[in-house]
Amino acid sequence: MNNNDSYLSCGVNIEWLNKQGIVLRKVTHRQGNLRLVRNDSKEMFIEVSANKIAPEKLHLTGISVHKKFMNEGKASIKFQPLNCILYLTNAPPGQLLSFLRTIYIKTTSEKGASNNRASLRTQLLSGRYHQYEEVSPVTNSEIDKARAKISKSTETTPSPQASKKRKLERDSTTKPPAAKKLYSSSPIPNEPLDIEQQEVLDACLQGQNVFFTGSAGTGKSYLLRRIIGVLPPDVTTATASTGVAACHIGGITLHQFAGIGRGEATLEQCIAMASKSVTATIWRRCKHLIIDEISMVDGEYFEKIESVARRIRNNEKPFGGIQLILCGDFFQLPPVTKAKFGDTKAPVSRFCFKTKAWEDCMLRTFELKKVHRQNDEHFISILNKIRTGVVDKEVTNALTATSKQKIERGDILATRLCSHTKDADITNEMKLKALPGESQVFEAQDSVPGTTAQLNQQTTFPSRLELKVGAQVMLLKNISVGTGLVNGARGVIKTFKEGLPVVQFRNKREYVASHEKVTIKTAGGLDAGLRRDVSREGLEAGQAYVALSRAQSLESLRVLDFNPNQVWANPDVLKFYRTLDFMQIIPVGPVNKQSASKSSNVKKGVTKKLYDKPLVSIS
Ligand SMILES: Nc1ncnc2c1ncn2[C@@H]1O[C@H](COP(=O)(O)OP(=O)(O)OP(=O)(O)O)[C@@H](O)[C@H]1O
Ligand SMILES: [Mg+2]
Repeated sequence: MNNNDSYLSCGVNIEWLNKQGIVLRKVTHRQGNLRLVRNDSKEMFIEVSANKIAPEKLHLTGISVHKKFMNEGKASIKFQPLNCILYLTNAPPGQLLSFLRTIYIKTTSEKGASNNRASLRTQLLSGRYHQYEEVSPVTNSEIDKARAKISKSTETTPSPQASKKRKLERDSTTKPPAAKKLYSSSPIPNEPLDIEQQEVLDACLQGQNVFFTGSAGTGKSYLLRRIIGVLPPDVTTATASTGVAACHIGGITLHQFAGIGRGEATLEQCIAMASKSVTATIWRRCKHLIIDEISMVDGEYFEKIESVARRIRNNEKPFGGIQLILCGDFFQLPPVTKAKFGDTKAPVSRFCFKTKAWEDCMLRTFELKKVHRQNDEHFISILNKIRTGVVDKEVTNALTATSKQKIERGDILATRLCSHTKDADITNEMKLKALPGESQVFEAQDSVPGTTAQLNQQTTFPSRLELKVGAQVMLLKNISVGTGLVNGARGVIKTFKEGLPVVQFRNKREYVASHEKVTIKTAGGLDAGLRRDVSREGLEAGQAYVALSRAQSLESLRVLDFNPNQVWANPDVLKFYRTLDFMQIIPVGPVNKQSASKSSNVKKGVTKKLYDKPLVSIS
């Protein structure tokens, strides 16, 4: 943590109240600067300054912090002794989190340490009582002290109800108390960025139009969440081409944002649709547009929204002057284009890098090279070859050799990756039926009637879940990163306790899965399968790569009936990446020639193969 954690720039409102709660005085700054400072007596203050106004210092004692909407850049701090409330708005969520965490750690670790304070005599003698200096960066020992205080304070169990609740929490390793939110369950990652990631972040902060790519697991989505965390929320829109990807970065789908449906209408009609007041306001307000999984955005749609942006914003710059931050890997999944009613031919989709709009945006392009998902260099090199459609002896041998591997551990079976959601559903249903015992059904309760279909589409959490003892399940939410209860962790249901499933995970931990509140932005729950949403037309280029790159090592992977034709890269994508000078690794000329030249034949064969047999299992 560095000293920037003591600064914050955002919208500021301060209200001083009387005892009856009536506002006596109020100041509002659209853009205020906050700084954490100490006086000579080591007392800590928030110093609020804004243009042409004398700084205001608020003593950080007797405070309560309201941080429920921290991820939307909002929080408030109540100063009990001053009878005043400080409202923070439009703060970059990552910086707000760091700022509040610094306050929390500093105030918690110091509570009761009154011997820090200089005596009144020393204060008077020093003659520097009114000098303030910035607080020092948080130290590890302060973090430890604050942590120790949290656990101590949560161990006291005053009422029988509270003690029952705590027991359940201990048994189930459920949510940490609210204070811990500042440490662990933030959707904004806090690990240091690698050099390449940092370079991208800097370019984004300089306001450049950016496209960053990289193979699977290089931390693209991770970096995107960091970027979102440093941009002002009210003028930043985080989107992704699919609902699930949007959910992972806490955003919405590009379609929801753009307000032109599937973009199939004429440009004039699309402009008319986007001119409706709510959509037009959103378009006009946006200054930074983020799109994850850009490879799945259809080129024609991309061009439409670019034109719509210019017209609605009345600005002829590309995208009407909005800063674009695009991220994705075109070697992974291509655009999904649904056939129109009455079409006899397969729908044609175009990658958005082939459009004029893409060219006009003059995107500064970066490639992330450091793979964070896997450590094994041999496996990484095999994956990189597969990504570009290269299937040489090394690849074939390595993948074929995995077919006899035993990757199951204990009761937890390997996850079979299916090319289509429907196949995953069928497999899950069959496996569940084969288990003895009664099923337990869990139905989701949707707060807004009529949104079930949308919630189903946009989250990985099903509205109805049928489970049995012995069912294989997957955690779809980070519960506790430290104990391995993370999104993607797999387990098996051991029993049902008070109607709730008790799941044993690979690390042998048992966890009672209780009800989770899921909003479209932050989701949670359990599922028994792996979903992937591509058209049923056949296997797409890159799909084998996507499946294989989910595995963490060759040892945790089993590929049955490996067929080199299942691996192919789209020739347009190869051509595009060759024009980006960082991709010298791509050989000149079509790779996996057979696939590229006879793609239609190969596609049929591959499709059949995958319906017959699972391609990949991972543990
Ligand atoms: N700088 C980093 N430090 C530590 N872990 C990181 C870092 N960057 C990424 N990771 C971790 O690496 C893993 C892969 O990251 P992420 O899912 O963002 O990759 P991706 O490039 O989006 O992959 P894909 O192309 O499959 O979507 C995640 O578990 C993430 O937490
Ligand atoms: Mg990603």
